[in-house]
Amino acid sequence: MTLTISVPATSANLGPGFDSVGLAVNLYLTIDVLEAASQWHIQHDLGSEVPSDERNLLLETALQVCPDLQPHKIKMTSEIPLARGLGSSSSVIVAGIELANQLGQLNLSAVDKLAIATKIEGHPDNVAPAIFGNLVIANSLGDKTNHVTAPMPETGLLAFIPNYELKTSDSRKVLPSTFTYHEAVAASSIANVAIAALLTGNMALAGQLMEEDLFHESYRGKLVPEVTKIREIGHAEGAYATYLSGAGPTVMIMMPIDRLAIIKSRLEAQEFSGQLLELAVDTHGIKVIN
Ligand SMILES: Nc1ncnc2c1ncn2[C@@H]1O[C@H](COP(=O)(O)OP(=O)(O)O)[C@@H](O)[C@H]1O
Ligand SMILES: N[C@@H](CCOP(=O)(O)O)C(=O)O
Repeated sequence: MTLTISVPATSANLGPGFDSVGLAVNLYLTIDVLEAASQWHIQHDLGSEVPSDERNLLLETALQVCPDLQPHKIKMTSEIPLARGLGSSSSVIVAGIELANQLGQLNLSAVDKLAIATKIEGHPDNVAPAIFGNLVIANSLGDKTNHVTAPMPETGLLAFIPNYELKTSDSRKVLPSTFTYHEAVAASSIANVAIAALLTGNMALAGQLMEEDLFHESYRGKLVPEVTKIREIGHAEGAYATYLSGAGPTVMIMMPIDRLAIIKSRLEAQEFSGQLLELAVDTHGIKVIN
């Protein structure tokens, strides 16, 4: 039997869409399911901190969904950097649900997978685009998860991926636990217009509002000092928006395609420690090849 599961990386929040908006991008986690075995074993080169047995998040998830799965040998390869704000944990959770779905013949629908993945991850903004591809707006309250998928308007995408990790759990600790009614109304009004602009292809307005987020970026800015200079370059060179991808530390820049080269060369001239990657929107989401 050969079974391959591929899941894209995701860039969540897009500014004010905190915990509810995400975009699938073309970096992939790939799981090759090899022969059945007496014990689970994952062959990977993600470092010694990533377990190769049932403690790996892939298998933790799969066995949570379907505890009686026959163990297999698995090869895991990933282009998604860990703990960088590109949804590596969501991609592996979605892959684990699909692994259980395929090996356990569960016949889960995409909506079932979204509900399970959201429950495990705690918020739907990364898992939804990892499943569906494209831009996804989703919410989850109690047991009910809603989502809307949409094509992303044409945009260049440049990711600055710092050399340091920032765990999502740590980056959430700096967020406030309460907002006043007035603050909540202001923050959600910005998000509402940002999403309306994205859905109507108005990237100039969407970009402006993405940078006016009140939910998380100002609290997290100190964790990712590069964001200020990158945004300044974006403004000078005609970018639509610079935002913290997910919980950071990746900084995503969206720009008209013809501004990409100049923005890239100006960022390359900075003495930042990290990687600059040109990305594209993934329009497929999870893929299974049998
Ligand atoms: N392929 C993988 N296999 C096992 N665990 C993974 C994998 N990818 C990510 N993880 C787990 O998820 C953690 C990163 O999740 P998180 O802090 O949410 O960052 P992000 O999702 O932004 O990359 C890693 O430290 C690791 O524990
Ligand atoms: N809405 C979440 C998104 C976390 O995304 P990740 O890619 O950093 O895991 C948050 O901002 O905490």
